[in-house]
Amino acid sequence: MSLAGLQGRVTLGDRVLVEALDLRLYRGWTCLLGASGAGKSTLLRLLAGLPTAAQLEGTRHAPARIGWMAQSDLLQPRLSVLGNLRLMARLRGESLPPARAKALLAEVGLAGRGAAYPADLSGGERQRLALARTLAEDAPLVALDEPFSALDVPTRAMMHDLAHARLAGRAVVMVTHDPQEALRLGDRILLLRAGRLEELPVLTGPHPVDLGDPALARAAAALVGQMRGAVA
Ligand SMILES: Nc1ncnc2c1ncn2[C@@H]1O[C@H](COP(=O)(O)OP(=O)(O)OP(=O)(O)O)[C@@H](O)[C@H]1O
Repeated sequence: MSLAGLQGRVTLGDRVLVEALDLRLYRGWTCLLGASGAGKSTLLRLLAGLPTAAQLEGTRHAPARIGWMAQSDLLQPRLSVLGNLRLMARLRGESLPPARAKALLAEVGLAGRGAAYPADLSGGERQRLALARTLAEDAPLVALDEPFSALDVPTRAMMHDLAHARLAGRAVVMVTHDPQEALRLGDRILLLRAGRLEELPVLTGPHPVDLGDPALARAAAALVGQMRGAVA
């Protein structure tokens, strides 16, 4: 039995966004690729049970608790870095242990920045704070919408390693435009193309795949080829 799933047809007004959808999520990383506007974020929102302009004619199942990281960082400008990190736990009437908060901030490279405000952070720092906030959640299903898009290449690789380690044992679904990222992390790679989800080959062996692995460069080149022409 899958941990979460969407089955049916997804429409947006008169347009069929995805026909005969059968998305099932299991433990591990599922990466969702596709051209801009294909409907990736919409699928993620439907899965997470969040409002969208699209309609699902079909069924959805998902755990009650879902970790969510949107394309925009959704940080609260009036709360400090630490306040933002603690917010989700606070909303549930719980508290994030200070040692855990401190460790998370250090892991995303924001040690000592707890008292700063989102406006004081760079785009990449804001994205790393949003990532830390998502990692602080103990959700069995985690949906990430382009979570590493604002990061420089070395930082992105470090955050891949961190997120992979911290989310071990969860079902993670991640939208990305980066084929190398999908191949480093993905236990499954799905390409949304012309209203259908296609399963693509992945790299076997330990994940995240080593950046120096020649198979990664070869597979990324092949994946770009498959993505070409993947128009919405
Ligand atoms: N609030 C909305 N109202 C109407 N249409 C919308 C709305 N949000 C998205 N759409 C449309 O739904 C379609 C799918 O959008 P979605 O954001 O899911 O695509 P995407 O594949 O995630 O794109 P990107 O890679 O650019 O983020 C697009 O054609 C978009 O214009």
